[in-house]
Amino acid sequence: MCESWFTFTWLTIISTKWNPSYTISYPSRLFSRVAELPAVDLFVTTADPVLEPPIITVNTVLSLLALDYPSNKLACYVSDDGCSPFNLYALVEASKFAKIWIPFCKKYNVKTRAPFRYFSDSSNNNNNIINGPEEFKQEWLAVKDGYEQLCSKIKKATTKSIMLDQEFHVFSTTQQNNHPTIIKVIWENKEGVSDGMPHLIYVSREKNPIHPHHYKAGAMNVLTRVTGLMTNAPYILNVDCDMHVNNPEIVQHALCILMDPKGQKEVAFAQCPQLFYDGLKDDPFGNQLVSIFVYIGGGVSGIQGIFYVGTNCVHRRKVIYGLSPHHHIQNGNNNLGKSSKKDIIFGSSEEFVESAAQALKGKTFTQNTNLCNSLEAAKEVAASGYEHGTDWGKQVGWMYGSSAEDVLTGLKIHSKGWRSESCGSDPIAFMGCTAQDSIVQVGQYQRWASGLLEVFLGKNCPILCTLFGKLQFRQCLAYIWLTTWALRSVPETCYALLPAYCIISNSHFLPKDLGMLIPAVLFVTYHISTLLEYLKTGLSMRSWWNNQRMFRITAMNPWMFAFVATLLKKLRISDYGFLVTKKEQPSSSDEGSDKSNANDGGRFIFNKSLVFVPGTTILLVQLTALLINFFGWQPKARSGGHGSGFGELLCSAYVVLVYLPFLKGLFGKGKYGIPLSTICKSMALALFFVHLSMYIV
Ligand SMILES: O=c1ccn([C@@H]2O[C@H](COP(=O)(O)OP(=O)(O)O[C@H]3O[C@H](CO)[C@@H](O)[C@H](O)[C@H]3O)[C@@H](O)[C@H]2O)c(=O)[nH]1
Ligand SMILES: [Mn+2]
Repeated sequence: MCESWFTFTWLTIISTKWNPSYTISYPSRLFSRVAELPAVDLFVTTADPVLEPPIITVNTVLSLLALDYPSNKLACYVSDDGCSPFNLYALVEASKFAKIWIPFCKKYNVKTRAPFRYFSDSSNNNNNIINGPEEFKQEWLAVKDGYEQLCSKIKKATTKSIMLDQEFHVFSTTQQNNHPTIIKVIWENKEGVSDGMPHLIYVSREKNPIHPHHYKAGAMNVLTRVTGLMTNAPYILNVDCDMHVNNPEIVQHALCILMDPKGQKEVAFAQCPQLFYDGLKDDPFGNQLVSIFVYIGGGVSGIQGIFYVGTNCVHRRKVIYGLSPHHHIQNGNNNLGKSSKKDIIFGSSEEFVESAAQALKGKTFTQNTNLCNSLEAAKEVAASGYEHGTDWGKQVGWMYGSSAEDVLTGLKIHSKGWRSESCGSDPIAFMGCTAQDSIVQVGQYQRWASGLLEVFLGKNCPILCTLFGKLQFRQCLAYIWLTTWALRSVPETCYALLPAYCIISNSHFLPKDLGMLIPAVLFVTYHISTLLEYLKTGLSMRSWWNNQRMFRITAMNPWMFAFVATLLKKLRISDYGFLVTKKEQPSSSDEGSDKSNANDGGRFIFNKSLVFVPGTTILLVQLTALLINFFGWQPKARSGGHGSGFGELLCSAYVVLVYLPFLKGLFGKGKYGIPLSTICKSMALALFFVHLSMYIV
């Protein structure tokens, strides 16, 4: 069983990686093709002012506002699921700073447009400033000063809490999960100037405990409707609050793909890679995903198109409204446009249904002369009960039913027959922050794997999408590879225990003599080929090994829990939601050098969570098996057959090597040590396993 599963996984990977494709875009040629640049709505989501410090969101927003794109064609919307006055305050202050930041960036063609990155030591060559012209030096100092003031204002506000008066008065009675809609137009580009500052709008949708809010997918759907009423741009760029722009021309890059006259028939969205700043050296927790993006991402791009990963992506609005490519080719008329059905699909707001009809017909951009005129209608569509009985989350918008709403939404789009394309650029389009310790990392992998398994077990299972939809067969295999991470925990765990079982019971699972060459050759080729992939991408050998090790640890720990949690959810025994990943506060320019101390230098840390029990147990079992072998305590091999041999010992030692961070954790102190309660539980389980292997043959 396990081996068939591994073989199947191998087939899906090979098929996915078989013919990779990478898109190169030339923004300078865009203007020869299109007469006028289209409008683009920018979506930023944030959910928790503690886990996602407002200064991070502010940097993302500033980097978006400073895009190299006509500012009258951009509108930036920030969705705040935390309903936090700190976020609004931070954004209001940021919009003031933006008035010096944007002209500064454009005048000196600054490459990094998130101020905390620009002013940090690592990305900025101080020599340039010191040796640069006097005028630049003065302005640089003034802008830096402005940014530092902004930081200290936000810091002061969050530590001392702000006065809830004037525009913040609405927050005086709000609770995070129970409050009316709050929409504030922070800045409106009233004159429509192209070199000014884009619109900036704060949206905190209504929350009411009696209506499910569907986490991020729900927030994205509210943003879709609110923007539909306010600016209704044909393209939507969405980023998480922790993903700032790293290439100010990225919108043009994405438009090269989306506005391609040949591609327009098919390409639904352009997905940029997800890369991270302040990554730990050699990727000790396997979360930088560089090689996955190149090989798996590039591979699916060569089939029907890259997966949607929830951030750094430009969507076509009409695709989000449920249009299929087939309809598009005809004339844009389809049953989504029939007025009798529209309010069932899009809800009861007439204004919104009208704007959606326009978007679907391709007549999208109705420049709203005054954003505040649409505030009432916008509040209506942001209400918590608005979606009741409509198709939002089922047929249109971001899909509900999984905490991996991104993959689910992308899958739904692909199953309609759309293609997608990856959008690479130099420098890389966006940079974000990623988990900086093993506990956060394990939590994130668990959420992803359970969300993905929900996709696999749900109505939009890739297999069904191929049978009844237009998902291509090989794309289906790629989606199966992705959505079954949690299932893989079972064979992985069995196989990690197998060598120990063989040693303890003195039996074997590897062939003897020459036959042994087969698994040995497989083992070596697998390792060499993956190592070559890493080296070709410019990664170190160390990061290859760290990733190999982390994949195994992830598969047996968080994925195992994801598997169990999803089963329990499906059986309606327990439920889980979307746990927001903690983001580290960016270091200010002066504190930059302390960063490496703060994140434990990549050492594993543990807590009392049960998620570390399987790993500890597996390690203890291997150690016991190796000891039993060392002292020769094995029983006699059964019925004259071969007992365990060198192969089994080697495999067991390999598992110990993989679990080295846990081995260190057994002896570590404080947060670096595995808690005693976990060790006790694991010891009991390990003894139970050893007992079973010895006596039950
Ligand atoms: O109720 C919620 C929960 C989350 N978010 C936002 O969702 C984004 C992603 O959350 P995060 O905790 O950072 O998750 P990650 O694991 O880092 O996110 C990856 O995985 C998610 C799916 O699990 C995708 O949605 C993300 O785009 C992708 O970056 C953040 O901007 C949050 O503010 C909300 O808006 N509302
Ligand atoms: Mn994130």
